[in-house]
Amino acid sequence: MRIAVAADNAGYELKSALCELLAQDPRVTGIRDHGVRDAADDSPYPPLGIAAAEAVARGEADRALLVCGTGIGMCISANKVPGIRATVAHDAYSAERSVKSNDCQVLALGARVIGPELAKRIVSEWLGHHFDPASASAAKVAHISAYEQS
Ligand SMILES: O=C[C@H](O)[C@H](O)COP(=O)(O)O
Repeated sequence: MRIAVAADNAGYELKSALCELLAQDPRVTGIRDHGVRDAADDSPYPPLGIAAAEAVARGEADRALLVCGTGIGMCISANKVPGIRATVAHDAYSAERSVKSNDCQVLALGARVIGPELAKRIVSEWLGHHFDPASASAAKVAHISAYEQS
């Protein structure tokens, strides 16, 4: 699985910790870091999150993992990219259902909300969840796509 990552300066430290986790996970075949690359870089979060989400939309990454202070700004930004379904989730059940119910390709985390160890646990589990296009959830997700395309 190819993972695009991005964080603003509020999320830089957690992004770095999560990249270490991703780099050690055999399920992850590639990590594409859209920045920031330095905690002193105060670039605003929207272009960073949008760039990562666009990589997913173009098929260059399978999922994106975004980090800012709350996860909310990154989530809103990613959801503006056509075809992208992004969520904030700070608990394992929501992260799981975001994939299985909603076919979300993007998980946003808030570094000011969640601790690094719990974040790592959630991300590790998140990598193991997959959407079933034959499930009853697929028709519900199709409504979202149809609205987006209308
Ligand atoms: O959602 C936005 C993020 O939490 C960001 O890291 C901080 O944004 P702010 O500086 O506008 O509070």
